[in-house]
Amino acid sequence: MAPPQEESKLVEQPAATPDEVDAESDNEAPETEAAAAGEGSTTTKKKKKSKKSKGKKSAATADALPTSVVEEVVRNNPALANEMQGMERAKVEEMLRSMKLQELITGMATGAGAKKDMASYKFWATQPVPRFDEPEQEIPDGPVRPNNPDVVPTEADALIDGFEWVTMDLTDDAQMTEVYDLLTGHYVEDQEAMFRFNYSASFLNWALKAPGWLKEWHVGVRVASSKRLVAFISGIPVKVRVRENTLRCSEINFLCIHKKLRSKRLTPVLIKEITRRCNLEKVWSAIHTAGIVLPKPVSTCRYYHRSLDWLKLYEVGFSPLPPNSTKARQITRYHLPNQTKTKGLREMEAKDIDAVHDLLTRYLARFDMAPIFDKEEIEYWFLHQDAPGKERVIWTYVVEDSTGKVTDMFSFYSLESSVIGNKKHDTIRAAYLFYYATETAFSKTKKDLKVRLNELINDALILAKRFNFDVFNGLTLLDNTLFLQEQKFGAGDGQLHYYLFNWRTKHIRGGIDENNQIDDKNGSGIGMVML
Ligand SMILES: CCCCCCCCCCCCCC(=O)SCCNC(=O)CCNC(=O)[C@H](O)C(C)(C)COP(=O)(O)OP(=O)(O)OC[C@H]1O[C@@H](n2cnc3c(N)ncnc32)[C@H](O)[C@@H]1OP(=O)(O)O
Repeated sequence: MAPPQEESKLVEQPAATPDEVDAESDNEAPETEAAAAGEGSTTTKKKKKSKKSKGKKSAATADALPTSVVEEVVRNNPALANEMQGMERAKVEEMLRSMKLQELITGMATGAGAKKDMASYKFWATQPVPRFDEPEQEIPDGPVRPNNPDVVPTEADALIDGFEWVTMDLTDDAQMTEVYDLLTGHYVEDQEAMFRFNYSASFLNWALKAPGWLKEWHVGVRVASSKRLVAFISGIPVKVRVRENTLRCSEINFLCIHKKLRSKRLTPVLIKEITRRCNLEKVWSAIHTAGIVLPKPVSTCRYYHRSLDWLKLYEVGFSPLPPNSTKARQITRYHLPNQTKTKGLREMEAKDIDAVHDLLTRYLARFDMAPIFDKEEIEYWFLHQDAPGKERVIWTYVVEDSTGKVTDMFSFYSLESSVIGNKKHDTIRAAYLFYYATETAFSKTKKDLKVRLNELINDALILAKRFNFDVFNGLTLLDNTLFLQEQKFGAGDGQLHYYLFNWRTKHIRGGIDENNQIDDKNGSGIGMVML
């Protein structure tokens, strides 16, 4: 059992000054555990790693608890980790045995020792989010806090000395590059800091300027003297259906703080500011995801990865070599043909917008939580527009039958990860499964749906391989549980928790069972893919 080092070894040092942050090279990562007072608070007593951790293939099995799983347990259960400090090993093991692995991994453990302690979430305990200790079934769906336009402050809270707020103008390439640089150096890494998401500038452009986007929801913090960008948070407007309610809300993403400014309570200040800016637009709820457990996930999905270039993934430490296999066997296992098989498959064109809108809308209606796209959004999110010199982000395919009707569609987007400190490779090119839909869901049985989805996703894999992706990633959402195993996706060590801000609804299935395995019987209620 690895002791929860990070919590117990926290040393308080003086806060970094704006000058020190400026002096740092971007890629140095000395995290100061400083006691600073960004939100007017005093000391950070604990450090919870805050990562929407990109999944990595896990060799974990349910009967042994490998180090990565133990670390995940500790990371996601700070209250439990605190309790385990100083406990005898036998006692810790006994306690863990009494809890479900899935609950431990997702931080949802409810055993005596693991009971989620709202008080340990100094900031989140004050926010309009469901509490861990409230009864699931008894409270009807609705806002946690009544909306009150009269109390929305017109000014942002003050930042600590030396820093200032900025509204980023992402129509200006120079400012987009600043956001890109901040994220490239400081955004989400995996637990072992081997990989870091590397959202391309074209990706950010796509993700942050969706229809209806507002400049005011691209919020930054600069060092006042040098104007260097050191923190960022963003929102885009979205319509999300949660069970029978449709919410006009914001999708919050790309929260990032320079590594030298971590653990100084700047996150709550950023969240309060984006909340204020959303409220000014009469938007009172939000959706976001994270790899860490906060009060309180509405759902939890697991990452799965399908190797396309197994050898490269092995060489960068992404995929393990199973003990009973060889490199050659692994390469053969993941080999794909060159040609797709589905008759009528072709790239989506502008003329397909109406048909894709209609098909996807009906398909997403089958899930408990899903976006509601209008036609403009279908065009924006799915139709690739060639822009010379810009990296391509989205690939969408449709299947047209002999009568000219669009019967199926699928899409994937490109998101590279930087490989940290590997001599041979510096990036992994990952394709992420985005939305898909098929008429088979409406007219045939679940077995037929499974067959059809396997055909479609197999073609998606072939295409992704053709476009030189190294890996194809997906989560246990939509109907993915019907094909992940058959298409040779391997379980990752990453979880993605879904959160609703100022909206309460009972838990939604995330496609995994209590053993953290694919729940192909019940599937997932999540129909929302977050970037
Ligand atoms: C109506 C409209 C509402 C709009 C708002 C809706 C809510 C939006 C919410 C945001 C959605 C973002 C979606 C994405 O982009 S998820 C991606 C998050 N980004 C990264 O992981 C990038 C790398 N990491 C960092 O930049 C920093 O480590 C971050 C910024 C994550 C934390 O920096 P730091 O480590 O220096 O922490 P602190 O001292 O400033 O602050 C500590 C407090 O912050 C709470 N914390 C930590 N991580 C997260 C997290 N990922 N979501 C929400 N809260 C988080 C933490 O529990 C603690 O509160 P409490 O435990 O005491 O209570």
